[in-house]
Amino acid sequence: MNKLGILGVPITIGQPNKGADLGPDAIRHAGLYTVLQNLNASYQDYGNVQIKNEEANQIDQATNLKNLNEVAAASELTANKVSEMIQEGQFPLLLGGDHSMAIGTIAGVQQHYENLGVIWYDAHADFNTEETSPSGNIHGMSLAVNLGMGHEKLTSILQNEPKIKPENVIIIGARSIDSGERELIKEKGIKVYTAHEVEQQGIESVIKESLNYLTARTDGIHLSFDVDSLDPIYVPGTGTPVEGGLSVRESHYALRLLNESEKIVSAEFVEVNPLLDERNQTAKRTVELIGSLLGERYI
Ligand SMILES: NC(=[NH2+])NCCC[C@H](N)C(=O)O
Ligand SMILES: [Mn+2]
Ligand SMILES: [Mn+2]
Repeated sequence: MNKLGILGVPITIGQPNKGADLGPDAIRHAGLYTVLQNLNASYQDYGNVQIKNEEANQIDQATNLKNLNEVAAASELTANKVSEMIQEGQFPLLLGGDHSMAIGTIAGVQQHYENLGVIWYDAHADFNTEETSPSGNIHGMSLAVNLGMGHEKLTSILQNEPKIKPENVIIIGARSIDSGERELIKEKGIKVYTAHEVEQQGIESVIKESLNYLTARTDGIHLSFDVDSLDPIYVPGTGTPVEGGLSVRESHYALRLLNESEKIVSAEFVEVNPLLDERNQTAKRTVELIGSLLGERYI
C-alpha cells in the first residue's frame, strides 16, 4: 500500500450536536499510531483541517441549509488537502468529523480519477437535498451533493460538476432513509444493500458483489465509512444512532475483504463524537476497523 496521508476533518456543524469536531483526535488517542506501526505502515499525519465550527450557527432562511457557508468553506479546504496528498502518491486516510466532510473528501479524490466509485457504508443514505431534508443538516446531504444535487455552493467545490455517477455508488447497511431520499434513490437508480439485505445475503456476498460491480466500471473506489452503520451497542459515541445495525464482526470482515481486493484508493471514518461516548470506545472500535482495512488479521 502507498504511504498513508492522515488528515483529521474536525467538523461538527453539518449536524446539531457539539463534539464531532473532537472525533479525529479521539481516534488518534485511541491508539491509531500503534496499529499503524504494528502493520509496518508508513504514514504522515497532516493534523487537522482548520474548521470554523464556532462561527457557525446560522440557518440560511432562504435555503433550509444549516451553516451552509461554513460547511462549504471547510469542504474547499479539505478537498484541496486531499487532492495534494494523492498528488504526493499517498493514500488519504481521513478522520471525522461529521459526514458533511465527504463533500470535500470526495471532491478532492475525484480530481485524480475519471470514474470514481464510492462505497457508502452507513445507517443512512445521506441523500437529502435542501428540498427533501427534514432537518436542514448537511451531513444528511453529502452523498447527494457528490452526485451534483443540492446547493451550488456545495456542488461546485473544486469543480462545478458532479463528482460521481449514480451508477458508481453502492450504499451498504442503510436502515434509516427519509421519504424524500427514497424517491431520489429510486429516481437515480442507486444501489442499496439495506441492513436487511446484509442479513439475508451475508456480508461476504454483499461486499464481493459490490467489488465485482465497481471494479468492472470504475478506476478507483473511495470508502466512506460512517460508524453509525454499526449497531449503537458498539458505537454509542455517534450523533444519529439507529438500532438494528451491523455487527463489529461482519464489519471487520467487510473491511478485510476490501483490503484484500486492493481496490480502495482512499477512505474516511466519520461521525465519531467523543462527547456522546463512554470511555472512548467508539474511537477505539474505529481504530480497530481502520486496522482491518489496512490489513490487520486475527492470525
Ligand atoms: N451522516 C449522518 N449520520 N447522517 C444522518 C442523516 C439523518 C437524516 N436523514 C437527515 O437528513 O437529517
Ligand atoms: Mn452518514
Ligand atoms: Mn449515518
